Amino acid sequence: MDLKRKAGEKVAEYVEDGMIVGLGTGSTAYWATMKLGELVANGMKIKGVPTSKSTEELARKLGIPILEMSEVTQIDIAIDGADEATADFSLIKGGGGALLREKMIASIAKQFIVVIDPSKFVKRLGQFPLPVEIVKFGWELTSSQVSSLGCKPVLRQEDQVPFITDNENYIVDCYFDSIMDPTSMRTALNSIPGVVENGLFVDMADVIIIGRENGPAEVLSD
Ligand SMILES: O=C(CO)[C@H](O)[C@H](O)COP(=O)(O)O
Repeated sequence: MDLKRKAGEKVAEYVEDGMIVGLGTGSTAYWATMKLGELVANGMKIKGVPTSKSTEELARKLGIPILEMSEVTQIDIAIDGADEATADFSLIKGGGGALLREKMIASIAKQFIVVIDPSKFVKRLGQFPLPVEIVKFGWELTSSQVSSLGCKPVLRQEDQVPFITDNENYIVDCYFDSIMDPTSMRTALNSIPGVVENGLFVDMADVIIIGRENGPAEVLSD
């Protein structure tokens, strides 16, 4: 079985009747949403809060009842993928461009569960370019201020035009050699005017599920 699928489907075991569930974005979280759709079709009563327009579309197709962000103050379980994760549960997210909504939803979750394949589990963050969401206004200046933190930011493009997030912002993908101190970097990035949010998720994940080649998915708990 595909290892993203193995991790994504495993997480459904944590979801119980009556829960409000944060529905993640990306090709691993996809499998979690698909499995939840199956459970809903079999009678489970949950409500989903999607982290992106694409996930909302998928959830609606699957018949998962949707709650708007404005309708919730707490989420029982947020499920999402990651681009990198370390043994101390720090993450880089935002490869799919949904990092702002993902972080908002994870921040109000009683439990945040991350689903990855083994290639994402790394010793140190920063091989994957760190996505940083910035406002369009004066983006060149914001990007240059971001670069002063020791990276090379590249404006994300899609079909040869700048990629636009669900929140109508840009993303710069920031190439670091490595990120030695994710906590300070997270704070430094967010203190730049024009930065909306960055893809460093520190002290947020409670469980990491890794789809392993041989045997069942591995579950790490913080
Ligand atoms: O943060 C994300 C989207 O913004 C995704 O969770 C991350 O990019 C991982 O995606 P995938 O499971 O497709 O590898």
